[in-house]
Formats: sequence, structure tokens, C-alpha cells
Amino acid sequence: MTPVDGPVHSAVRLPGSKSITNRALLLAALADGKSVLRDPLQSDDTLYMFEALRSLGVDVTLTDAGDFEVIGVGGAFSAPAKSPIFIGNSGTTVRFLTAAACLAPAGSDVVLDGVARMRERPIRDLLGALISLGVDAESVNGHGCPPVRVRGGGLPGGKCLLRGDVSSQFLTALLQAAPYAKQNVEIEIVGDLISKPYVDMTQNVMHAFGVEMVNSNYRHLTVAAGQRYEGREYDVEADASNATYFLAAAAVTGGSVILENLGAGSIQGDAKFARVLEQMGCDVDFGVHIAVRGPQTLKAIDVDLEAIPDTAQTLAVIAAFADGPSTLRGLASLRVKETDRIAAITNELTKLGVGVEEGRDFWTITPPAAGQYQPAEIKTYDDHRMAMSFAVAGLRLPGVTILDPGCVAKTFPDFWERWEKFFYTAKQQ
Ligand SMILES: O=C(O)C1=C[C@@H](OP(=O)(O)O)[C@@H](O)[C@H](O)C1
Ligand SMILES: C=C(OP(=O)(O)O)C(=O)O
Repeated sequence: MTPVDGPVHSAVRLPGSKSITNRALLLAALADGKSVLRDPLQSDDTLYMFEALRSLGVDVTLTDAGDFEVIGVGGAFSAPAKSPIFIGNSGTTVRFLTAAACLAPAGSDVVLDGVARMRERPIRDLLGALISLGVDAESVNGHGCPPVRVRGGGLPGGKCLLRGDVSSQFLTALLQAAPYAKQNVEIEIVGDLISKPYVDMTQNVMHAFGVEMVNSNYRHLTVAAGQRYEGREYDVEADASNATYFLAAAAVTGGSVILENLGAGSIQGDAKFARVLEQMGCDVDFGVHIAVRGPQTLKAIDVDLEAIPDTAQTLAVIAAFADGPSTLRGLASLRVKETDRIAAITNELTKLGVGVEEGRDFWTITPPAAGQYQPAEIKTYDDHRMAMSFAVAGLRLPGVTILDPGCVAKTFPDFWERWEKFFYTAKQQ
């Protein structure tokens, strides 16, 4: 990569949100009637969901306009056409479908499997909650990770306990399937719930498709039986997690960036990342568009990112250019994502000459003195967010090479084209 020679002033339109696309696809698939999802994300993760739903008998198509058209199955999937259904390394797809798979016909088994890393990502607590709700479900290899097998025949429902500190996707998965249970579903969260804004997003998308839940302070959540999703036209927001790399460009170069299609009304917690940059000295306009102007000198920060985990790697790289040591906390869930993200960031920032102290759930990141950064080949560990975060370092430092840049396809297949266009547009201004 070639560093930029001054502040970046630019604007960007982002593709759709992964998290919203995969929620909307599933709810539209379960709904009564037809849905059209506008501006959805087309990437590995959403295409795994798309293909899995097709295997479960859902008529879902991609239109010439780039929309997803979905004919809902009214709460009852068909027996799977494929076994196992392959879901790559998509956490949302495997967790959401593990809960919904019991809506396949009685006597059929749905098996979900993924890449080697997916076979290390936890799902035990979700299976335990489903079993409490009357579903026959198991981790096929008995180690609490995919592949999973779920027996069709419906969701009896009732009460369950669910650990909150591993992944909020377990809770989202249960809530999304819950309206089709025979009895009300009541979930009690044990311990603290992480990634809470994703549960708000779930509530918002379920509401948009006509289903209500009661969320008592993220401790006790209830969905009444007998509700049904209704097909509709639905606009998918731009992806706020993937917006962070562009905002970071403003922060580390002292430039300015406008997100053309993301604003304060977003239902994504990660849209608040701009507020974190504000604490580092950026000027932030949080209006119809989110806009960030970077300062002359970025201030170091001490911040808890438990609510917005997908922004942590972006901030780690930004912190490497601040005026002193920063501490990023609340990161325990990063250990079980696409890779062990805590270790991956420590390894790769260290190669650049940055001081990194790593704990179970935090980093303290100390920038080197000016001129003491090192060139490096950055490993990406099959993690899209490693590639996109270190693209930000490449704006400031010579000699940054990103290995396996194609791993961005998980959520942002044309990231590199848009990143280049972003700077091309910048130079025109
Ligand atoms: O519900 C979602 O769409 C997501 C929740 C988060 O996972 P955890 O709840 O496991 O932190 C996030 O990291 C992931 O990219 C998407
Ligand atoms: C953690 C992520 O994805 P998932 O858990 O959905 O695989 C991510 O996109 O950063």
C-alpha cells in the first residue's frame, strides 16, 4: 500500500449491513407473504444465509436491481435439500438457523456445518436453551461447536436460561424463532449480556416484520406465541461496522469523511463509533449523515467496547497513531470470532513497532516515537476485519503489505475498489 501524502477529504456510500440483511432474510423467509429487501448486503455471509434458506425450501431470489425477493413459508420450512448445509464462517447464519431449524418438518434433521474455524466457535449455550424449550438439538462432535444437528417438528416453547457473556447472537436466534413456538418463550439471561445493541437491532427488525417482544432490562425477554411475521418491503441500512474504516481514514490523517448513506437514525450500535472518535479529539457531526473531521493530534483513549465489538480492531489501529497509550477494554468476545482477534492484533501491531500489552479482555496500545514504526507484512488470519483495519495503518505508514486481502469478501467484497475510489475522489477535491 502507498501512504497518502496529506489529509483525506472524501465521502463514501457503503453497502448494506450484514447483521440487518441476515435478520431480514430469515424473518422474511418465515413470514406470511412476499418481501422485498432493498439494498441488502451481497457478501459471503449473506449468501450463506440465502443459500441455506433455499435448501430449507424458501423461494428467495436476487433481482437484477440487487434486491432480495423472498416468498415466506409461513413459519414452516421444508426438509433440507442438502445435508450438511454449509455456512462458511458466518456466526449469524449458523446461530440464527440453529434456532429456526426446528421449524423444519417432524422427522427431518437439519445439519449445519462450516469451515475449520467455525468448528471452534461456541454454540453450546444456544443448544442448551433450545433443549430447555423442547427441541432435540446437539453439537454433532459433542464439543459445543458446529456442526450442529437440529430435529424438525416445531418449537414447544416455555422458559429457558441463557448465558449472556459468550455471544448475543444466541439470544437473537431464540427471539427470532420464538413467535412460532407453541407456548410463549421466556428467556432469562444469566450473568451480563454482551453486545446489547444487537439485541435492540433484533427487536427493531422483528417489529418491522410485525412481531413484538418484551425486553426487561436485558435480563428477562419474552415473546408471546401466536404472532406471525408479515412480508413487507424493507430497506436495509448501510453497514456501520464497515463504515469505521472510512471514518478512521479521517481520524488518522487529520482529514474529513462523510458517510453518504448512514446517519444518526441508524439501528446499529456501531454507528456510535463516531462518538468514540469524538473522545479522541475528532469533530463529529451526527446528523442525517455521519461526518468526522480528524484533529491535528489524536488523543489517547481509555474505552470499553463491549457493546460494539466489531469496531475494536479499527480502534486498535487508530490508537497506534494517538499521542500516548490507549486502553481498549471489554474485548473478551473477540477471542471467539473469525480468529482470536486479541492475539491477532497484538501480533500484527507489534510487527509495525507499536507497543501492545494484551490481557484476557483488553489491550494497552502504545504508539512508538515518530519515525520508529516498522514496515511489515500483515497477516489477516482469514478475518476480514484484520485486512480492513490494517488498510488504515497503510494510509500513514510506508511498507505495509496486507496478506490475503480477498478475505474481505466475508462482509465487504468490493472493499478494496471502494477504498481506492475513496482516495481517488479525495484527490479530485
Ligand atoms: O447479531 C449480530 O448480527 C452480531 C453480533 C455480534 O456478535 P456477538 O454477539 O457474538 O458479540 C457481532 O460481533 C457480529 O458481527 C454480528
Ligand atoms: C464477528 C463477526 O461475524 P460473525 O460473528 O457474524 O461471524 C464480524 O463480522 O466481525
